[in-house]
Amino acid sequence: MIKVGIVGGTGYTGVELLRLLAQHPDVKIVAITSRTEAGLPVAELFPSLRGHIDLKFSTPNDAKLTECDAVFFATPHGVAMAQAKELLAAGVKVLDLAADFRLKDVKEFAKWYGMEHGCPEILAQAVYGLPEINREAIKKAQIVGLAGCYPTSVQLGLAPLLSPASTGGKQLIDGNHIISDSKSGTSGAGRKAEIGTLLSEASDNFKAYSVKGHRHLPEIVQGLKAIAGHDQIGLTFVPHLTPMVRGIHSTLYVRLTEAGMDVDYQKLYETFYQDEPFVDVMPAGSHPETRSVRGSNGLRIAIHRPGNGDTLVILVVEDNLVKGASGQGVQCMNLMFGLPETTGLTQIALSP
Ligand SMILES: NC(=O)C1=CN([C@@H]2O[C@H](COP(=O)(O)OP(=O)(O)OC[C@H]3O[C@@H](n4cnc5c(N)ncnc54)[C@H](OP(=O)(O)O)[C@@H]3O)[C@@H](O)[C@H]2O)C=CC1
Ligand SMILES: CC(=O)N[C@@H](CCC(=O)OP(=O)(O)O)C(=O)O
Repeated sequence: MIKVGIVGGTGYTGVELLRLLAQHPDVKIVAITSRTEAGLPVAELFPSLRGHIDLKFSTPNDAKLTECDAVFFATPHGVAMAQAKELLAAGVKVLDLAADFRLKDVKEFAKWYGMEHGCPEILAQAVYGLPEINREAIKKAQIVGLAGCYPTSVQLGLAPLLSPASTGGKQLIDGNHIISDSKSGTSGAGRKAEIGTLLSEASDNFKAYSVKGHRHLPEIVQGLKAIAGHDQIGLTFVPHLTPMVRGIHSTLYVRLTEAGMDVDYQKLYETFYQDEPFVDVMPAGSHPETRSVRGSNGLRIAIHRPGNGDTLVILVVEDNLVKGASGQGVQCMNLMFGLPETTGLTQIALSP
């Protein structure tokens, strides 16, 4: 059994990790931390876990994390980077759900996250946690910076159009003018109290935010450049807050080049994702719904080409807490421990 510790067990991604890992056949959860709820039985805070988890929360100091085989950080940015060195030295595999190990450029990290990077040498060995793009590197990694929620939907939505393995090296789209119009449910903002996610603020309401620049922009651009193998990527990314709890819906707009006008995009996407257990390319003309992935690690994609013109519209849905966070974490953990990638992740979505 893999002994797992979770730092930040009281947040939304933390409790989602508990839900998934409690049913994982090869995992024993041995430590769950909370600074605010230390001593409290986990199932008292989360009755959904009664009968499944009989541990109590412990403080991050009391938790014997160096005795774990794997530790997940479901914490705000900056927490994992302060503890990663000690854990790695003890032979523990580290999976960070925050952004400490996503951006490879420490100056970019400081600019977008407002703090200096605490361990650039560990950042250099960290692998980006997006299995459909980076599977072989994740298998060998000791530390993984899991892809962000919006970045997962945008990168997987665009990868077949940019990856040379898919395009045969042709520039099918104008990479300098990509638009991502993305919407998230309120759980994306976490469980902490914030005015913007109060019921009376977020329900019966809809708005864009961070149009000037969201911290996922540099992460997505870094990822798209790596997928494309060149730097000619320009992205307009506009996130929105929707009055739902779970789910991300990204509508991606790309302009086709001359070389891209005669391609069968449905076939291109189906071929690219044919062996991927968690990516569903829906029949042409589909309109994927967020609830079709709610509670599951699946990501669904549909491709549209209105009027058979030069604009391709790609629709992507995922559950931000599963494929956008904790499910992706379990998927990466499976790879890091040589398990079948789908272990513990075969839940069907809750619909309705
Ligand atoms: N929500 C989402 O959809 C997604 C979130 N993420 C990322 O995952 C991380 C967790 O997100 P989420 O679960 O939503 O956040 P929450 O705000 O819901 O939870 C944060 C957790 O971290 C703990 N925590 C806070 N500060 C510290 C600290 N200094 N040391 C140790 N523990 C701490 C809190 O527990 P306590 O205060 O009791 O110690 C709490 O359990 C964030 O970095 C987020 O950006 C990534 C993808 C998607
Ligand atoms: C709705 C909402 O507020 N979503 C969050 C993004 C989700 C998140 O937690 O960000 P990381 O993936 O970088 O960890 C936001 O826009 O800040």
